[in-house]
Amino acid sequence: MTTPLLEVRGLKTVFHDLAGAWPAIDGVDLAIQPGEIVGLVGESGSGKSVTGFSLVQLIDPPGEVVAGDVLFKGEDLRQASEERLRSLRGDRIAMIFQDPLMTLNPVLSIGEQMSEAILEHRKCSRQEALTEAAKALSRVGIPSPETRLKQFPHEFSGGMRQRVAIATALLNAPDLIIADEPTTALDVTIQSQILFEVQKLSRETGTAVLWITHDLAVVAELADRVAVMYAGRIVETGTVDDVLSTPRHPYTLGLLGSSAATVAPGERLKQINGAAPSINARPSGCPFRTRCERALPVCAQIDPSPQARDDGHSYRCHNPVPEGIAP
Ligand SMILES: Nc1ncnc2c1ncn2[C@@H]1O[C@H](COP(=O)(O)OP(=O)(O)OP(=O)(O)O)[C@@H](O)[C@H]1O
Repeated sequence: MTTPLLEVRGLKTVFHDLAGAWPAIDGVDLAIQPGEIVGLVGESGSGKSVTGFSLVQLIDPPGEVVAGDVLFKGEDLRQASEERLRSLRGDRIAMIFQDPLMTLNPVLSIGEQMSEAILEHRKCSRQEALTEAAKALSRVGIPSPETRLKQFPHEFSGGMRQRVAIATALLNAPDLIIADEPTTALDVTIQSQILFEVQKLSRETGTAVLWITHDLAVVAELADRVAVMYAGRIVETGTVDDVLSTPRHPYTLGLLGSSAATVAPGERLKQINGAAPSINARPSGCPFRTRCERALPVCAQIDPSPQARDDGHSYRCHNPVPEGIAP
């Protein structure tokens, strides 16, 4: 196996309030290989966004990253200066958010902001930067890119705006893109097109992707590997094929059973019992046990450690789903 592009060990981020410091994520381990697309999936509140922001050290008070290592090409980002982090973000590491206006400046034309993003990190003329920007727009399927460069974000539809944000993120051929639910607000056809383009660009440029989503259908369509998150930790990880065809954690099985994309037509969707615990009310032992149909007495006592198979499929569960149970 090659050296991971990103290696995360024991990452812990808390939010402080008057009553204490509550871990939103607690001991996240994750590795992403160069060029790999990893889907980070889980219900709302499981800690996906906090993970994404913690990786690039963008957690603001009352939040705080309190433990763990984030090694990007061997460099520990937790120790990096603000200046170094700023230069990495937007160059080697790009972020795409659900709301493209978090990436795009509403008062600058698309051409101005895309060329600016290039010129900040590369020595070339403004005209060369604009030509590069037009190429990037056509790569994400935006017609008449030269005309589009003169327009402002509000002149684009939601789907087109997200494509512009993605094209901007890809401008400097980053090593890693962290995408936080960027297609959730889009209709399914546009979402599918964008997933296809991201996958194509990743294959062409060798860019690795961490794609945050609550939607297993997106993971199935896009990712090579999946990390399933529950209550602030990764509870199961492996290749998309392994995890979706042979889920071992009852939470993953529950997610599969509640997803229209993975349940056979005509079969009923089954919601997971109860709701995810808030960060200040997580149960002892395995945090999923209060919702788990397979829970044993030991689950209340001991938090299960990850069990890893040789093929990299790993899960944290005292009573895993037997292999061969169809989702
Ligand atoms: N600024 C904050 N202050 C206090 N708690 C926070 C803050 N931001 C996030 N949290 C808590 O951290 C936990 C994880 O939140 P996070 O946004 O990472 O979840 P998520 O899995 O991305 O969910 P969603 O899909 O809804 O975005 C949640 O319980 C949330 O309430």
